[in-house]
Amino acid sequence: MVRLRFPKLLSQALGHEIMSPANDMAVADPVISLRNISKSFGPRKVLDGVNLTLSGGQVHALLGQNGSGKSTLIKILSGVYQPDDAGQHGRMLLRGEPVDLPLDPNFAATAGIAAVHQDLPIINSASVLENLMIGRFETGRGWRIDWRRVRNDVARALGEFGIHATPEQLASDLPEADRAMLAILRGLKGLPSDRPGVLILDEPTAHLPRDGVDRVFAAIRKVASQGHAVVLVTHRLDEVFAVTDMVSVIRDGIIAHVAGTKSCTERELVKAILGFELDALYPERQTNAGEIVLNVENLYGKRVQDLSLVARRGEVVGVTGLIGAGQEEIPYLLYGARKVSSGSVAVCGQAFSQAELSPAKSIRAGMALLPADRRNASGVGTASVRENVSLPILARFLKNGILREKSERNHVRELLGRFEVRPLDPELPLSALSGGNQQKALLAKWFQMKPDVLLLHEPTHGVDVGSRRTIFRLIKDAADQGAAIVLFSTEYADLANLCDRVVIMRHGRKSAELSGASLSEQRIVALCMMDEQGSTLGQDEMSDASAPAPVLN
Ligand SMILES: Nc1ncnc2c1ncn2[C@@H]1O[C@H](COP(=O)(O)OP(=O)(O)OP(=O)(O)O)[C@@H](O)[C@H]1O
Repeated sequence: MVRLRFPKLLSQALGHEIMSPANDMAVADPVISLRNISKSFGPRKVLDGVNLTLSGGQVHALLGQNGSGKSTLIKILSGVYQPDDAGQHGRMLLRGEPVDLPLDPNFAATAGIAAVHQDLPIINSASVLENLMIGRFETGRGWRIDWRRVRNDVARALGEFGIHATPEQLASDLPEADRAMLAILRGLKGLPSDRPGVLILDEPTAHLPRDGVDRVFAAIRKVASQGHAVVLVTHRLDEVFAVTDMVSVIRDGIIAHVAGTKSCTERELVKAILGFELDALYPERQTNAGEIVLNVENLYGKRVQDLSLVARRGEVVGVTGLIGAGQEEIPYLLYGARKVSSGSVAVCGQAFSQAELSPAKSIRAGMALLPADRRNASGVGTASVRENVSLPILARFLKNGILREKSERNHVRELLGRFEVRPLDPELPLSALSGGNQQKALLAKWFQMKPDVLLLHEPTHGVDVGSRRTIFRLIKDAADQGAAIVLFSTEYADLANLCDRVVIMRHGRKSAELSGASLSEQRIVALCMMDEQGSTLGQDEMSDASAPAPVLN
């Protein structure tokens, strides 16, 4: 496994130093100690006497399967949820002093506990400046706000954090990755300057390509080096080894494993998370490529330029790139969900010109899309899991215009079981599932249609290591049954291990295509990171990115 991903290479590319975990740094006293914290939702006890100590100067990974209670614990820590029996059993010490539970969210914020929750707390209709400063404006004489100073401060912070936006820009206009960065920046700005605080990041990198991830890591190390405690919730074990000092694993409602990161192996952590050893993560694949079912010709979008791409039955084709390279726009262009300026897309021989593309036509032609933004584009949080999952195939359960609810329920239950969705209760609102379980339910929704072309945008973001293995097997099975899978992902190891070919995007254009022996994680990284002059960072033998897309095999 790659520990700190190509630190020199990334440092050069990002223009700043990536710091390693600072185990040798003097660690301050505990900033927060939680003792005997429990939490139930109805009859379900999610946390059952959890103890957790967070020390200043340390980055503490909080790990666990989907639905194990990580978000619930940090919501208690930031005053969003009340623990059971608050004040009777559960206790919390903040900088050595006991504080009352349940925590008042305002108290948590002013006491220096800054949380960035999974469902990014960004107001899309507000400006970047407002998002960063709401509730934090300082007034001078005559209750005036020094707008010029605020604007300059915000512009500087955006620049330092690599967010390509002006303070006045609407948050809704920012790409997903920049909105994620903005949420993290707001969290950082909530930390006190005069005493150790706590920064809680719940899967902050789930929306980010690797170059964004490394910017976040640099910020995390900086915050810890200033004496704050940082909690990082993640499903990516490479991130745990790259940036954290301590690890706690929640399983079956308790902290099942606590250790210094340096003393852990990946295998031990996987076992602590799942409760059992995991065999190979990636399935063996034997590709049997058939006829072309997706044919994209000279496609232009807002960012994407002149993209041509084919996918055959039985193939898994990867598409990747850094932030802003254009790959994040492609699935929505192909599906007809975003405006195509010119070009054509053919699905199973049915060609659509730029004006004809639409999601309804794509579905009818045999194409399905799992979007990355599950909260806004993928599902309806207030509808039940059953309603969400059965929506595209509802007609199957209609008889003489009447819905056969029992069949529908049985079908959804069986499907959710196969996709390991927990709790296995089709009647729960989608929003009551943990983030990773929502993702699995929505994957089930699209896989069940057995489309000819399946576009998957970051399908494993937010899912635990056991479920990732399941999803990889489902991808393989779908390809074996004759679907063409196009995997839009920034998980380079997944792309290298699952795909037959990987297309690399740079500056909106296809810059290279890897296949066969040339397809490896390192080569994907090197091609993504290729500098402006066309030389790769550490991979001098690679071809020029500005030349027509080379096929390297
Ligand atoms: N508001 C709620 N109402 C009902 N159940 C809830 C609520 N919030 C969380 N749960 C349940 O509590 C359990 C723990 O959820 P939580 O979001 O804490 O898990 P998690 O470890 O963060 O998972 P993930 O890795 O998927 O984000 C899940 O089974 C979830 O369905």
